[in-house]
Amino acid sequence: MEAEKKAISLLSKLRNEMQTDKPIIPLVEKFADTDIWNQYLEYQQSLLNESDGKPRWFYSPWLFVECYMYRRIHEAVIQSPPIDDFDVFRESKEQNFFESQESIIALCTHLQELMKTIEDLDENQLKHEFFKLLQISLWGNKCDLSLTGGENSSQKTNIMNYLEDLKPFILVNDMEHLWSLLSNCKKTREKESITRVDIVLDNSGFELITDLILADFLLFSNLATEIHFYGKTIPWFVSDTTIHDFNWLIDEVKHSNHKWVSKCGADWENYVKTGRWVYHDHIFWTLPHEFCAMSQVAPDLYAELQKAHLILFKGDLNYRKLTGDRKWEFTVPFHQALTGFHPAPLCSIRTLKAEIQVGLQPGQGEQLAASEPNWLTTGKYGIFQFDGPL
Ligand SMILES: O=P(O)(O)OC[C@@]1(O)O[C@H](CO)[C@@H](O)[C@@H]1O
Ligand SMILES: [Mn+2]
Repeated sequence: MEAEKKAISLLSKLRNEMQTDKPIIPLVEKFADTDIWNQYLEYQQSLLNESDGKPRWFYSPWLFVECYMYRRIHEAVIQSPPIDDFDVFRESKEQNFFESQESIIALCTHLQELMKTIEDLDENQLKHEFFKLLQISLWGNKCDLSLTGGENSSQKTNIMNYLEDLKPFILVNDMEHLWSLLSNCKKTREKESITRVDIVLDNSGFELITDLILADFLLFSNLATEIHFYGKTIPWFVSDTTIHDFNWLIDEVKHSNHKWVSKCGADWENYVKTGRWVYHDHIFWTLPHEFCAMSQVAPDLYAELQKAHLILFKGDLNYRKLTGDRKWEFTVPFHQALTGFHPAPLCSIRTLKAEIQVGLQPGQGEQLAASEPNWLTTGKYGIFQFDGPL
């Protein structure tokens, strides 16, 4: 109880600092990323003129301040042993998973049926199935909890029935590039060599299920031979996946009462055990830096990503970090907005929840804005945006 009281008082202090637009203060406890955070705060300070004072909640860049808020929430917890490994968002992440059961059953059943017939599919049918699972993973990104402030955002209906209706809402659709890349790898692959797809995960719960379904398909269709996942080391943006969420979800799926769901869980556990699925942790993903800084700030992570044949970046926050969350014109090419971040061919799979979008056709953004003022932030629209040699 003493620890809870301490954490709550630290969180109240944080809330007060936010509400009254206090200066952003350095982190105090010594953790693996503390120095990097405090250096980044100094860097933000250095961008200001003398007369501007200190970086503050209402005036500093949103990407920085928002990341900082989640880091401070974590600080309140780690300063309060013995509850220092408590995940304040755990309950809502688990609830999102349990409330999506119907959709999860439908997806796992679909996957298992596909697995049985995969040998009989021709190229075109295989591509069609690949596109379906990509779109499921895209719309799975609607289900994050940060947009709803932790309120219910589960997937209650069977998403597969809506894919055709949702197609017009895909504003940039580079799925064909992903197919060419992976089907070429498959065709030209030597016997013992590998095709590695890396997935930078976003939300746990229903979205993670859609990502694992896609990852499973990539393996049994031989489009890839190895999948590497990246999650967060601390609770982040409410619903983001940590190693605990990843293991918990696979275990839940494995222990489901439903035959095909539990089969998926058993397969997934096996992929992890045999190293065909590899999960990576890195503090970089919970720093405020944009990805173009990765090769400087986290060269080891950049080198790891360079080993991939394709990297899929799930979600809105990853898109903001890919593009530096800048006020780009809508028509600026994605390649340019990446400002030098090209570890390997990559694709953002994201529903739009933040006021940034690049690589649109001339007039496309303006047209959308005229008919729907909130088009950038509701999660209604989505993209598959690819960058890499064609
Ligand atoms: O990365 P996700 O899970 O798709 O979305 C996260 C996100 O939409 O939540 C915040 C809303 O406050 C945004 O800043 C952020 O981009
Ligand atoms: Mn998220």
